[in-house]
Amino acid sequence: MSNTSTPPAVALGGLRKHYGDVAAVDGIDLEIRPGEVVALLGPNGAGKSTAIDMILGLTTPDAGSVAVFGRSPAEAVREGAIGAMLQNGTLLDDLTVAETVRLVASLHRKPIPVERALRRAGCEDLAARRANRLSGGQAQRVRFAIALVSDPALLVLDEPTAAMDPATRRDFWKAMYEDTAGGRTVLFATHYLEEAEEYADRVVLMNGGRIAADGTVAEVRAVAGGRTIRAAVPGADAAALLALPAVTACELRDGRARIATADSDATLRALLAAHPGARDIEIAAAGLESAFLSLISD
Ligand SMILES: Nc1ncnc2c1ncn2[C@@H]1O[C@H](COP(=O)(O)OP(=O)(O)OP(=O)(O)O)[C@@H](O)[C@H]1O
Repeated sequence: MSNTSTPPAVALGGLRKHYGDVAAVDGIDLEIRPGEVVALLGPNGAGKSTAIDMILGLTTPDAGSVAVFGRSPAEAVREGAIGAMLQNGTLLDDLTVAETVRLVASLHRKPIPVERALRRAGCEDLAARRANRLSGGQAQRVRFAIALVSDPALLVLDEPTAAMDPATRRDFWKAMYEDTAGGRTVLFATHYLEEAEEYADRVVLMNGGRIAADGTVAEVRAVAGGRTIRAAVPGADAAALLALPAVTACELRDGRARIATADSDATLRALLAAHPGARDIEIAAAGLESAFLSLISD
């Protein structure tokens, strides 16, 4: 539970990072409260990894601020407050899994026992295996053990399940779920809306270096599972359309309405009752991106 004396787990203010003329992160503000599990969604190149790298202190912002539990990323990392699992985190080929996790543990002040980290990450059976003998999914689980061993208050995971088959992915999330029941804060990037829906309290969508939408899973599910109704609605006004049942967003241009709805049947009945003159009606399943975009246009 957060109160005014507890700093946010993550606070980003006006954060920017440009690479040449690419605005990788183009001014984002985000506050994550302690204990929240937040999914960072977005298409390739949206800026998720760049934002994560700045939270971890691996990349210096061009502008803006980053605080992790009220401290700089470097301080938070030094204190073991952040555990990270990156897309291509290198594992040392010559060390076994247990040796690798032990090495990382030795760098931290208050590590949990190596065996416990391995167990929580579901890779006890890999303890004696050398890193160069691991499959992609196994290597990800070892990276998870490494992220857990400092017992961090914040876990940051960049596409943790990218190399995992569906069964491994399920096991991974089960382990995560059990682990975060203790109140750990988690920020994870993913391309899978299902993962976000199932495991996150909150979903943040990035697009083109900006936050395009930020909402609870329920809000996102309502919109992402919804439809778009397009119709010519003579004499309509946007506020009245927005007030129709199940409508989540509405745009009105030249008498043509684009209405995002969580229940197109209910919306359409009410629309026709209120506007018998509505015509040229089209109903389409809202794609994820348009669903998210309609969420913020609200
Ligand atoms: N080191 C770099 N040098 C130049 N451009 C970069 C660098 N890192 C990222 N970019 C560019 O910044 C933009 C954002 O990239 P980023 O990796 O943050 O996106 P992402 O949302 O994590 O994508 P993905 O889902 O593919 O991992 C992209 O256009 C990328 O090409």
